[in-house]
Amino acid sequence: MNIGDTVAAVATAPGVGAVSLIRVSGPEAIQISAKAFRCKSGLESQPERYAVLGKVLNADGVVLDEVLATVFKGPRSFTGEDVVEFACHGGVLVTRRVLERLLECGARSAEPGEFSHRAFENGKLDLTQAEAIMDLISAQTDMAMRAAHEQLQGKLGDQSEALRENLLGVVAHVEAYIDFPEEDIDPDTGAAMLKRVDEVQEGIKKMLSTAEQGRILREGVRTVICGEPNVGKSSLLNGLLGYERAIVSDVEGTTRDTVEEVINVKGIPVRLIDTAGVRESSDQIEQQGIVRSEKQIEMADLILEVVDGSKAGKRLLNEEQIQGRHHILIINKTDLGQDDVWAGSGGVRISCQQENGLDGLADAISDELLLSESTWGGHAMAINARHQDCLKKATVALNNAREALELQTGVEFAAIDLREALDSIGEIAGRVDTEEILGEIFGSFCIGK
Ligand SMILES: Nc1nc2c(c(=O)[nH]1)N(C=O)[C@@H](CNc1ccc(C(=O)N[C@@H](CCC(=O)O)C(=O)O)cc1)CN2
Ligand SMILES: Nc1nc2c(ncn2[C@@H]2O[C@H](COP(=O)(O)OP(=O)(O)OP(=O)(O)O)[C@@H](O)[C@H]2O)c(=O)[nH]1
Ligand SMILES: [Mg+2]
Repeated sequence: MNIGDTVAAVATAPGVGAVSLIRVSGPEAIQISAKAFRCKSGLESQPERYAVLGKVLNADGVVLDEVLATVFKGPRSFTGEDVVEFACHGGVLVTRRVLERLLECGARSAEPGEFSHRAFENGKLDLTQAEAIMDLISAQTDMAMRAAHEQLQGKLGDQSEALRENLLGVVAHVEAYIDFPEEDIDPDTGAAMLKRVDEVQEGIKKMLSTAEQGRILREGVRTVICGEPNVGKSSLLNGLLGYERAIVSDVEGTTRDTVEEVINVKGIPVRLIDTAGVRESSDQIEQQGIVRSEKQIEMADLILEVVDGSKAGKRLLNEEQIQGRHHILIINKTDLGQDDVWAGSGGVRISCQQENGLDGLADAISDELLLSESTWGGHAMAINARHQDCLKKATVALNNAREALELQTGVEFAAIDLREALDSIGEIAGRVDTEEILGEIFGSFCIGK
């Protein structure tokens, strides 16, 4: 990324829509845009942040589209640079021609995530906020959206900065001691420093405790629907989704490959995975499907084990296999009135055919996972895997620092460890510049973001 360039890209999703948005950002944004755009008094003299109607013309003066243009003068813009936005008609070809014209006038195509990357470089967003934009775009439930929004407001960045500042005080003391070694650390100061390290570790622990919640909000609860063939697994998937997603038939072994869809259970995204019925099979393709089912059962956060309520059958999974796992037994086909054979086995009774008991199942899922708006709503902050990694590194460094401080012998070592912890915490908001991290985060964005 060369920040001296002026870049342009389509910001809206590819495809046909009423309007497409094209953004131009960089030092030449206004001049380049003015070459392609005609309106009554010229783009340069437009008041900032007001839309103006005009036309985008090609090099021969032929009109490509009638558009609304808006100028944002840096630093008051999303990227902090001069930005011009064009809202053109939302046709695929129209959009492409307008973008091409802007490139012809001197803009360069933006790399994926480059607008957000520029906003970061210009101090408009910290890294947690840039990540929050991605979370917001991919959020599938209101709760995931709320967590992303809190992060976009800077809550996580502020918290990690507060921890860093607290630690900086300790580092300053320790380094002062190293500079003036003839003066012993006064025992009170020593105790105060340890107390501060404790506070920081406590803060880190609190943030780390939101990691599981963060993973679930971002990726959903991995929920495998498993059981013997024909018990109604695919019917259950369809029933929970509310439409016919997977093929249902009375032929055993209908589902071969796994089928995944996300539903919303009380604000929590639940990633349902329908699998092939598990049985002895000589069919090679079915066997491959069964291997996949078994893998999915191993990886799942939650197992929904379905049995046919009309048949006294055995369960697919034994006690050992569900030991320590989130697991719900589902007795299906209760409409056939023969589920007495499953009396005393517990579980949730449903009929996919009659669409009975599905609400009760949703309750059972949220009870099993202790997920409810009331337990989650209060602290919508939820860290991601990268933040978790930084905080774990900081914890290790702080444990080492604490040991060195307690012994009073290795104050120099304590200083090194404290610096390391400081850097790890700083990585969260992007205070420590590492190109590698930036590349990884912004590279996963879409073009135009
Ligand atoms: N048309 C349009 N809509 C959009 C965006 C955009 O870039 N363009 N956004 C892109 O993601 C989001 C909005 N995010 C934005 C964030 C900051 C600024 C901005 O101009 N900030 C200035 C001024 C702040 C103010 O007026 O209070 C600044 O930070 O200095 C603009 C959009 C969603 N909607
Ligand atoms: N009576 C009754 N039949 C059901 C119910 N749920 C599913 N069925 C029927 O049971 C048969 C098997 O349903 P599927 O959903 O395809 O079963 P499956 O477990 O996905 O089967 P495989 O993919 O082959 O492992 C179909 O004929 C369904 O119509 C139910 O609640 N009551
Ligand atoms: Mg099936």
